[in-house]
Amino acid sequence: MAVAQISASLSFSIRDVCTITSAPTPSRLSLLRSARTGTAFATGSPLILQRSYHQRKPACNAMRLTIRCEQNTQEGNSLDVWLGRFAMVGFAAAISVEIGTGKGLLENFGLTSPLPTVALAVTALVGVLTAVFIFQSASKNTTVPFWCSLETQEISSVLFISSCNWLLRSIDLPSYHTFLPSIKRDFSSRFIQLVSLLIVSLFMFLFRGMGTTISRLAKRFFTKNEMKILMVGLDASGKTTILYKLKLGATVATIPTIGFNTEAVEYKSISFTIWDAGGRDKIRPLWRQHFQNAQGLIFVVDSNDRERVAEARNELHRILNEKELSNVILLVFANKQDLPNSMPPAEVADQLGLHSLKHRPWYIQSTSAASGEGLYEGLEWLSENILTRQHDPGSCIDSSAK
Ligand SMILES: Nc1nc2c(ncn2[C@@H]2O[C@H](COP(=O)(O)OP(=O)(O)OP(=O)(O)O)[C@@H](O)[C@H]2O)c(=O)[nH]1
Ligand SMILES: [Mg+2]
Repeated sequence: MAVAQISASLSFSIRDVCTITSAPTPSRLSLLRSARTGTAFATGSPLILQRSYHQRKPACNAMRLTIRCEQNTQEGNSLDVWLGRFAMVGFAAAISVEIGTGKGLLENFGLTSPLPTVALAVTALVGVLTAVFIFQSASKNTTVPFWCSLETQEISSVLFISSCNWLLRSIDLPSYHTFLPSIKRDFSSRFIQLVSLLIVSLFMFLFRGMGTTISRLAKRFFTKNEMKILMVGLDASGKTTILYKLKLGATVATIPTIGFNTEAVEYKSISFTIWDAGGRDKIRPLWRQHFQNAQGLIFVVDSNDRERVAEARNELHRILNEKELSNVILLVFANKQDLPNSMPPAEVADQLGLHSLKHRPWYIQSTSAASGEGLYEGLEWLSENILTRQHDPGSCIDSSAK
């Protein structure tokens, strides 16, 4: 049934293709954040199998700012760095005043004798907020809500120290003075300030460091990373078979693709939006319609087709020279390995001139779309390396022939 539907959905007209390709390109963010299922054929075609489209609210509508959690000396002129510096100075000044006067900030504003329960509630609230601010903003180079900025962390830390003092004074713990009988009351309050300052500093250091790690782990395990992958190659190399093997786990009967198919393929915590573009020579110029925002390129080669491997090489190098693909990583599927006369992946790598690629992470994976062998290994490599690059854009990974 699925086979029949897909075959049917693949047979649409050139007019339909033109309708798709001339459609306005969604913005970078909305594209990346969108999840599509179904085959994206022209609207109105009676041959559409299924199309569901979910797009989150564009980022420009959301109330979010990009905040750096560490001071960045390289961009010393930007406003937020200066605000951060002022906040740092304010933080140091507030602490100095606290220690110098022996009074908490709140006390300096005349709030001297609160009810113990009020002081406790305020301290607890400020403490929790401080922890949330520090923790939330821990992720470097990540978009965080504006209320988690470095400035709010520092201000809330000062308030936390102050309210700790306020609380201790308002409670006036007898045990506290019994515990430190030799320390004068005045000195002991400074002692408390120093200790609470130390605790908050430690907390900030620990959690701002740990938060980065934890938020990355959380992102990896609990959030779906979305990646746009473009899959191209000569006609009949097996792209559509690969796409639906990944999507449905089944081998489907295909016909030559005129235009493209796109499917969201879930693997681990990643949603790959794979664009399978038809490989016939007349429609290869349409590949460039899908270059934008691609994070990875899968180039599929029919390892059994020795006669056309030179053509495949030319096509590969041609698109790798495209400016829009200058940063994408390259995964080559040496497909149809189940056929007895197929070239081994190392030979395919040589024939394609992969070793001559400079500054381009690449990997060749032997696959058989017919059996599904090697396909997920390829996705694994893509995901690992795209994630690595996202976290460390300057990183270069080993390229190899398998
Ligand atoms: N034996 C074998 N046949 C395969 C394999 N992958 C694909 N094929 C066959 O190769 C033929 C072409 O497969 P498609 O998936 O349509 O190729 P394509 O790259 O999408 O071709 P275009 O859409 O024209 O670009 C089909 O008959 C597939 O069954 C494979 O791993 N092994
Ligand atoms: Mg196809």
